[in-house]
Amino acid sequence: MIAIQTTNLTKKYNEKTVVNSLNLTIEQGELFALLGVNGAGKSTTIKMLSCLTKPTKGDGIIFGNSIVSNPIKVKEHINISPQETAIAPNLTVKENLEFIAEIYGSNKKQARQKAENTISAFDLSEIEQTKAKILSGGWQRRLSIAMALISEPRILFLDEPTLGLDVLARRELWNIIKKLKGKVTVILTTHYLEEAESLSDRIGIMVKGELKAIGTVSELLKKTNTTKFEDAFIAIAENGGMDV
Ligand SMILES: Nc1ncnc2c1ncn2[C@@H]1O[C@H](COP(=O)(O)OP(=O)(O)OP(=O)(O)O)[C@@H](O)[C@H]1O
Repeated sequence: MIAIQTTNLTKKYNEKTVVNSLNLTIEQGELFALLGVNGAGKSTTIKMLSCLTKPTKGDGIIFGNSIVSNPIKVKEHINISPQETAIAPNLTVKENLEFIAEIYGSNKKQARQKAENTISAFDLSEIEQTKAKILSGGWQRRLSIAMALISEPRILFLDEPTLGLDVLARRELWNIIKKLKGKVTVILTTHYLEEAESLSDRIGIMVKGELKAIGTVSELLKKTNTTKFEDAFIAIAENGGMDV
């Protein structure tokens, strides 16, 4: 089943085209990484697909619903853990989870139950009574992903989930993301190539707003005649004229 299909998805800011005619199909349960250098258009793509900004042209269909004409329906299927975390700093971890569950329609009792289930699934028990503002970056990001999953989305957007985290915190988050594979469709952006390599089923590489290459790691290596993914990425990012 197709989770996401975009047709000529385009975003212009003033006269500048920052995402140019993106045509992309992502299957349900797939973990898809969107890569590209700074300013390539990854975050803008995610913002359009998660209905935070409207496309200038084209469309994206999410489980049969258009992001242009039916964003309310689309939002029932998706959630996002953004670059800037959406955590309430003065609430504890548990309170943050309960708060989000209530926003998504749970009553107090259901919210408490959902928070407890999430705390156990994400190994958050040692920090459940800690105020979010004093959590380390790794714990904050873990909480942010847990909060995004409380609405049980079919698609989760993760915008640079391990930015600025140390190696151990990153690996812990990778394990959490790996557990989602096959269950939730995950669209991930990252600058850490080894992260994309380790986690994703397929990778798309954007260059100046265009999707220049797409495939599994081995397909991209083959396409660029390289043996290391970093070399494949550089070949595609520098040689913007490669065909998809
Ligand atoms: N609200 C906005 N108004 C004007 N220009 C914008 C806006 N948001 C993004 N841009 C521009 O669009 C281009 C693509 O930005 P975007 O954030 O999508 O790239 P990115 O690939 O996510 O980059 P990064 O890796 O740095 O996060 C950039 O040139 C950026 O300056």
